[in-house]
Amino acid sequence: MAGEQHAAVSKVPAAAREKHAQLAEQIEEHRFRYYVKDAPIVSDAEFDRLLRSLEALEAEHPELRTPDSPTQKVAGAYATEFTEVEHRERMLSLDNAFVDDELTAWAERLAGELGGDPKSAGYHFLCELKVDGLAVNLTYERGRLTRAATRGDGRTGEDITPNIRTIAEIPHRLKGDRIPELVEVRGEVYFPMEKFLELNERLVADGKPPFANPRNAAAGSLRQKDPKVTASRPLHMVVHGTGAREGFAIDRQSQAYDMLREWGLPTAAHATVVDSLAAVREFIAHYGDPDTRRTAVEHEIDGVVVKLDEIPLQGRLGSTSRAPRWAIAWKYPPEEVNSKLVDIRVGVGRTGRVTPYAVVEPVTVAGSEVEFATLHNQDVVKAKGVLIGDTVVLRKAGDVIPEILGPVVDLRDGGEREFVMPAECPECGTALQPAKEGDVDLRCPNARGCPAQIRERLFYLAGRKCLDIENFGYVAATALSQPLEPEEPPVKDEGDLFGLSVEQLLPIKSYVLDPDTGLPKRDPKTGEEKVVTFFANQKGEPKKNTLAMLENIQAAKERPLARIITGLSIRHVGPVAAEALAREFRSLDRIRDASEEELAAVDGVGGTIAASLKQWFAEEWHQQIIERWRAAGVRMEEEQTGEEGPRPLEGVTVVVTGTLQSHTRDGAKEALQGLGAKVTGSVSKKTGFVVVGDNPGSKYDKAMQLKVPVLDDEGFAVLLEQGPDAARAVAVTPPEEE
Ligand SMILES: NC(=O)c1ccc[n+]([C@@H]2O[C@H](COP(=O)([O-])OP(=O)(O)OC[C@H]3O[C@@H](n4cnc5c(N)ncnc54)[C@H](O)[C@@H]3O)[C@@H](O)[C@H]2O)c1
Ligand SMILES: [Zn+2]
Repeated sequence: MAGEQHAAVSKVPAAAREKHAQLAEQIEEHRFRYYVKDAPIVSDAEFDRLLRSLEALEAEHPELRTPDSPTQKVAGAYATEFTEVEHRERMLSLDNAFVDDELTAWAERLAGELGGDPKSAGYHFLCELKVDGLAVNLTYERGRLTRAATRGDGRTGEDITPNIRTIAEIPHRLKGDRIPELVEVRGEVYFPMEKFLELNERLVADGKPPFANPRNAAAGSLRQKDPKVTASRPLHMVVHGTGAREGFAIDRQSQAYDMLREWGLPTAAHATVVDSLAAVREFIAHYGDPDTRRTAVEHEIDGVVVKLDEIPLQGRLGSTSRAPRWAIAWKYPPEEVNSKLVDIRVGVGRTGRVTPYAVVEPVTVAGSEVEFATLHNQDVVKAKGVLIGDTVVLRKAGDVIPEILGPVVDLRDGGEREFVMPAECPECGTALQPAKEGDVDLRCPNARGCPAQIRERLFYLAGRKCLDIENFGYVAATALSQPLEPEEPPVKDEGDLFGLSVEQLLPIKSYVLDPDTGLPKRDPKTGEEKVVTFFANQKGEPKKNTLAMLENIQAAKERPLARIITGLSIRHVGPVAAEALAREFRSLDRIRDASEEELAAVDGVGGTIAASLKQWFAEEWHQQIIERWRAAGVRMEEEQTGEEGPRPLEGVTVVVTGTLQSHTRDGAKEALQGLGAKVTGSVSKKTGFVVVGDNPGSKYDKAMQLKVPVLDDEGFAVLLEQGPDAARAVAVTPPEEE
């Protein structure tokens, strides 16, 4: 047999044979790094591509598909530090579907074998989430956990019993009175995303290499020689199947889940039985939405697993050497890619806050090209353990700003360097300082003269939340506040806005700045910085958009008072606080003249905002902005706050509990509702946030238990001013379980 095979292989062209050998070797190397070292150097997507190339090559030359090809084996190996364990029943991998055709082909094969589609032949699909963790096998004998092992090569895994015992939600003894003689329980151990930064921070502080992503952290935490280390990590498990079984019978996989749950095992929560491929597609589409996942799923997923629910029929279909024929894994487009961290720079925001951001080699992820990722502040850079020059894992889920998870330490060559937070503002050179002592964030204190701050404030003022001036975007804000020509900018501060004339605009030449970085964009051909005459056409006449913009500026004087207040970029005064102030005082002068106590007493305002208002009005040049706006005819007061503000919290459910410093209970409720949030009284998995004041009581515990993000007063302010994503980043997450 082996001889025949060899003869067959030698008929394949040498080039194809060589390519095959090369790919196979690469794949085995990546598998070793992934399964044994818990430190892959390529992304899963890249790895999957390699495997697919190998499969394609074998489809062309079937002789190359020998039993020892990586395509024919359950991926994985075991390290010598662990004792080997034989699984009673083999642990398999899954076939993948990346496009709908592959899913359809699988369903058609099933229909062929089973005599028709689910409805006509009487079978069901079980849809589950594909947990991105590492596969483990738990053996329970007469209800006692006697052995736990990694998947290894599918037949032999690594003994990790003491490590598994440290995971709180895995029972050492099964509950109930229908305890089986023997059961192998299969599932996935995962590391929660929201604890990941914390872990890396600790590792970096201890001088140890950080993990590149949570899946590696899960594997690395579980596969520890010393179970005490495992015990210190917040690992969780989701059970998604059984292996060998004795002393009980089940007809349906979904029924097995009910039983596993009854025994006290953490069983897949989102499993759904359906009876058509259309319903499978619906399930896939539903969880393909990153927002659904964020709000409804407690762990990272990389796809959906579709299984034939009827166990006797599963047996009829059987398996290949590496995967069952009765199941398939639908893979979502990857949310994680690897790229090179070219630099870490800092950007200046509208309130002067200076934030580091990552510049990476452009990569496509989740459908868009990414070049920058947020890094929040210098402490976060340190906590992530990334160095400039590192290959990093970049993650982007849906519309969320891309973030760096961690570095690929094994690819370091010594040329990497640490990021140092600059001491001066990159745009105006003023020495940076925290707003108050102890703040992590640094600010450029030059609010009046810093070109970055003026540009950002102007852009915000013209934007959707404030004056909503059409044809006035980032390029216009740049051109007006920092033109290359003429030397004097027409807008030195917001006071100049309503007095702009077309004559002032025509000669302006300016850079086109990138809103993400504040740096000039370059012509892709010449590499030179792009300079535009934004307002005039080639004949030196005003463009149509320019005239429209000027008209829109004038029309914006009539915007509701709340939007005018928001547009002043007073620290902490977002649309909600502005709305509350407008409602209460109905005039900008009355807000200016109110005492700090009076301001603080307003529902939706509170002490921090009151102090900030007082500080803002104390500046002479701020007063001048208001006087010039008044002279131009901008609305300074109003009878009734008519128009509805923006609703950035639409669809978010919030529970408020305990005594808040910044708001009364009703005030908090109003502020939230004003932004479109739903405020409820009880905490459930659907709750987006729990806002917690002093003496919170049981709702706090419930939030911790359900892992709902918890916000304190400060976090609440972030939610109101910056929205749910920013709030999630500052939310408290539950303490680690013992
Ligand atoms: N980056 C790298 O270098 C590298 C190297 C090797 C493998 N990988 C990655 O590992 C994965 C391949 O691993 P694989 O062979 O285990 O295949 P797989 O991840 O595609 O699917 C099989 C596994 O899915 C798991 N699973 C999760 N949820 C499940 C559920 N609800 N029901 C059933 N099973 C579920 C099971 O443990 C099963 O073993 C790919 O994502 C691949 O990209 C990456
Ligand atoms: Zn500055």
